[in-house]
Amino acid sequence: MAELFDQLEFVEDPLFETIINDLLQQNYSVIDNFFSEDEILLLRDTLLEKYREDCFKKAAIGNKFDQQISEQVRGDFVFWIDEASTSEAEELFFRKINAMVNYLNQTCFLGILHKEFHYAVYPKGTYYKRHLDTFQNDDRRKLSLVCYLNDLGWKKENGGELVIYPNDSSVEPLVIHPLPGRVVVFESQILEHEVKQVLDSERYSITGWLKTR
Ligand SMILES: O=C(O)CCC(=O)C(=O)O
Ligand SMILES: [Fe+2]
Repeated sequence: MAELFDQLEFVEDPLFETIINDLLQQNYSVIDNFFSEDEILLLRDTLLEKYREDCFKKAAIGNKFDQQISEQVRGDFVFWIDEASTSEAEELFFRKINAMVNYLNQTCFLGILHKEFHYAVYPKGTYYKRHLDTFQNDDRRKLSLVCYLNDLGWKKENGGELVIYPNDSSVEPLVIHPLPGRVVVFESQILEHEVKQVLDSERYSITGWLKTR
């Protein structure tokens, strides 16, 4: 008789398994080359097109009922992506993200039902102070995901590092450079983090949340 897993036609995915193990052990996972150079180029071009068309808005603090813009906390500009009307680049982005979400739901019973993603541009000099992604009186966010779209020549001296603060204060904060193709996934309700000031050139990314209801 076939094993249960054979009957379910479950195919183990090494990359997604690594992400799951990382999340279980340390509440975050950093994946390099989650997207290829070509994919990043396409996504960055799409971001820049929207940015030049003036589609981006100054990022706010709080949810839709509490739109309070605060320069002191964050200086990025965002543009929310509508999955129903995606470009070629966004389609390939969501294909990969959805494959990961389906895998997480199948193997970890995370119950991710919704997601929301936006492009973000951090102009030179901007930052996002230390925060928790669930501060917006909204506990539906389960996992935060950031994908960096900077160009290949991004230098570490440009700043804009994502710093993740482990709950255990005896563990050093984790400093992550926003290198193109790199994806960071972390527990929205557990890990505080910040974006250090961008010192030179603009910093490009897609940030999103996987939500339970
Ligand atoms: O861009 C990043 O590295 C993180 C952004 C972030 O923390 C947020 O948008 O909530
Ligand atoms: Fe955040």
